[in-house]
Amino acid sequence: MKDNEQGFMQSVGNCFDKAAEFTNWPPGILAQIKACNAVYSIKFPIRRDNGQIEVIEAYRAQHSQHKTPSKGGIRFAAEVNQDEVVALASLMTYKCAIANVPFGGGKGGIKIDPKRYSVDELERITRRYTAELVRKNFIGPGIDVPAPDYGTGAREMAWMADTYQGLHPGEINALGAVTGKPLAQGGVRGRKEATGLGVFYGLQEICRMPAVMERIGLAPGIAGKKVVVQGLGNVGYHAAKYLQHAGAIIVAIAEYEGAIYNEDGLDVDAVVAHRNATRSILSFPSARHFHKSTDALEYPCDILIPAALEMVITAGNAHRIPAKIIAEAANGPVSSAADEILARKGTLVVPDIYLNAGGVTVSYFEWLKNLSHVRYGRIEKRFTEHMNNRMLEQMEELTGKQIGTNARQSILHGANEIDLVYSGLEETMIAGAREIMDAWEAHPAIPDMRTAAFVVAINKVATAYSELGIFP
Ligand SMILES: NC(=O)C1=CN([C@@H]2O[C@H](COP(=O)(O)OP(=O)(O)OC[C@H]3O[C@@H](n4cnc5c(N)ncnc54)[C@H](OP(=O)(O)O)[C@@H]3O)[C@@H](O)[C@H]2O)C=CC1
Ligand SMILES: O=C(O)CCC(=O)C(=O)O
Repeated sequence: MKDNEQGFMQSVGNCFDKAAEFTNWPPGILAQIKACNAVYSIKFPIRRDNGQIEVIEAYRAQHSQHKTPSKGGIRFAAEVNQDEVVALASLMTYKCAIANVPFGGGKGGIKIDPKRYSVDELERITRRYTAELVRKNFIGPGIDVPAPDYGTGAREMAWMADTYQGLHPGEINALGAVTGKPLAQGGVRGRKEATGLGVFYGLQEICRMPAVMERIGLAPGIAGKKVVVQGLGNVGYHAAKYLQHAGAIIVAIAEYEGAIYNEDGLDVDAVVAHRNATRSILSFPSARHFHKSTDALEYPCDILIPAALEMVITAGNAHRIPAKIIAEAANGPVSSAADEILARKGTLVVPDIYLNAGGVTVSYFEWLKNLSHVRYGRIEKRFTEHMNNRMLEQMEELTGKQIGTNARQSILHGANEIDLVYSGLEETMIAGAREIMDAWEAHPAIPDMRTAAFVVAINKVATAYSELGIFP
């Protein structure tokens, strides 16, 4: 936390309470939605490469189980603590509801700076953590399904899935216990870029809405928009790359070590290659360099994308942020106090519980693939192509004209896995934006898009709880 505000968990709670006032659910149902159902707090030893024993602190929170499994990523970061994991798990509940994926909300975290550990040590930590989750029934394809988050990726998910499988010999759906796995370990095409691509689809849809764009004083469309990105990890990199491809100008990129700025645009892939080669973005050619990374949040731009950690925009700096749109690629980057300042300024904050739902959406597709044991498109691809071919032949015969090679190829094409994953992701992001904007329009007193998104989520989760009743 960067000022005297309340912490992250309280900030999420404030957002919930603000939205709850725009719903008609009884206080008991609202209290059940807001509460975190279960948290497993673990300490376990690992042996470091030098032979010393270190005790590791870790968590897994299951915020809701109105739909099972609970779902959410595993974070490796030095700042991990129980409140953070619980707050992140609660965001997963609302996110899954908005994205219409049939999961409760979960999140896990291991309190380590992964850069301080060797690959072997990280593997031992990840496998032991997974075994601890198994021991307490906190993981399983129908119980709780982890995925990548900050500081983790496909490699860690492969270790988790392998550990789970090893401890459940013969469990046919074991691969569905973890998503975000490498392709060869039961992953799905498109999961790696899913969150960043979802951020792009979401922004594209919002920028297509004439009334919204007029209200914030921007021309419709992505092309030509000036964008600042904080955090060039998995989510930030992919969001920046797709936006750049659609014609946006990435004017600044901020990382731990500082920020770089070029009004004419930075080539995202070139910046990543430079950082990989030099371990810093700071000496990137033809850019101005700034050592204070957080200043980048205040650079002039149309769209600011915080894609690192929570609570970076607070009451302390919100009034200095010039962006017209703040696109929450990270979880919780804008505090509830900052929300109020930004709403008064007319800044559109596109909330995390909608905008970064691409990851869990494609995780859902991966989970379905693991349960169905078949790659998307495998069954129908050739059949579609043969049908399309027969139709083309008929058209050519009837018209006496030949269709050109490129048009023929694209009409013939039967969908493969990546086509279907991208299509499902785009549909989810478009539908989510429209549902939230409709809720906002229906209640003009709703102050901001986050509150509208929470209203949508609360209504869905409350409907599930009230229909389920209470056991016993
Ligand atoms: N991965 C996913 O599918 C999803 C992730 N998210 C959220 O997106 C955010 C980013 O996650 P993800 O991209 O996966 O994580 P990564 O670990 O891949 O990337 C995070 C990046 O942010 C950088 N960073 C950290 N702190 C700062 C800072 N103070 N200023 C600038 N840059 C910083 C890191 O730098 P360095 O390289 O030096 O460590 C790293 O490059 C998190 O909030 C996460 O919860 C949300 C939905 C799904
Ligand atoms: O893919 C998932 O299941 C969860 C991703 C995640 O942790 C998040 O959306 O914050």
